[in-house]
Amino acid sequence: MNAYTPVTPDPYILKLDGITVDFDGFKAIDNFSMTLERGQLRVLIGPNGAGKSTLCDTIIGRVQSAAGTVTFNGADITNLPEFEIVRRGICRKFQTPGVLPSLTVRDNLLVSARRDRRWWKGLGHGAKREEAEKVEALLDKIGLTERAETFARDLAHGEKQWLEIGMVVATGAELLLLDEPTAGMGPNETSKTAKLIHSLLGDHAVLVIDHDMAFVEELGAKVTVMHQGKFLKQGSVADVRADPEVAAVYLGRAKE
Ligand SMILES: Nc1ncnc2c1ncn2[C@@H]1O[C@H](COP(=O)(O)OP(=O)(O)OP(=O)(O)O)[C@@H](O)[C@H]1O
Repeated sequence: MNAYTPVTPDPYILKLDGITVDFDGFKAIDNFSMTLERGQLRVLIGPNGAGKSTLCDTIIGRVQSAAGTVTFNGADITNLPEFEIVRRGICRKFQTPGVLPSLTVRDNLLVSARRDRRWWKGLGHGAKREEAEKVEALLDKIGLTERAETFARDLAHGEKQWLEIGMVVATGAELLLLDEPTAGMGPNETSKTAKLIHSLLGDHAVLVIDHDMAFVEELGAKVTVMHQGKFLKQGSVADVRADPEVAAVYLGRAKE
């Protein structure tokens, strides 16, 4: 492992090169490569078992890759411990909301904001005010200002998901990995989630995993398609929808 390399003018926040993950002889990820530009959105799709979650686990250091490299912000982070990868600025949201049920919405965001590695550097007089302002701005962004004093356990399902997206953002991570952020949501909530994700771009790069093609359409971002652990196609939603190979492996299926 090389020493940490400082930020370079590289346009890519994330580069995956030849990632291979082997579970006792089964290649869940097979020589997979892709890049993601700073501040941009990418949607990763593929049928059940394609390897999407395993790929996120590999990026964040939860699963070790047998071959290939993960480069984040110009530094090789392949197979570093998860806490170190999180410290460098990648945060992952899982399908099930991981909010703290007995804390209020505002306090959930405060807890996450205190994990912001940039914030810890300046624990001076202004820090508390800065932190509070950041949390109020986030409450507004995720549409939960009026629910700030509500216990997280009393939120509706969609609201919990938005709170967790807010918590991921509050950590100050530059790359957000969102695994099925609209799981269990209706069309209105799904649409609101797409708008929320768009509002994060520029300051954050976002990699979304999702099965729901209506949501993928609404996100309108570049799509990368995985199949059997391999890179299959990449392009606009229209490109991948029109691709016969993609249709054969994925788009012919209903939402799973
Ligand atoms: N720890 C593990 N040990 C062995 N095989 C695993 C392990 N984790 C995942 N797999 C297998 O690796 C393959 C990829 O799984 P993964 O969960 O990454 O797919 P996915 O694209 O995220 O699927 P889904 O959309 O259903 O969540 C599957 O065949 C799965 O059974």
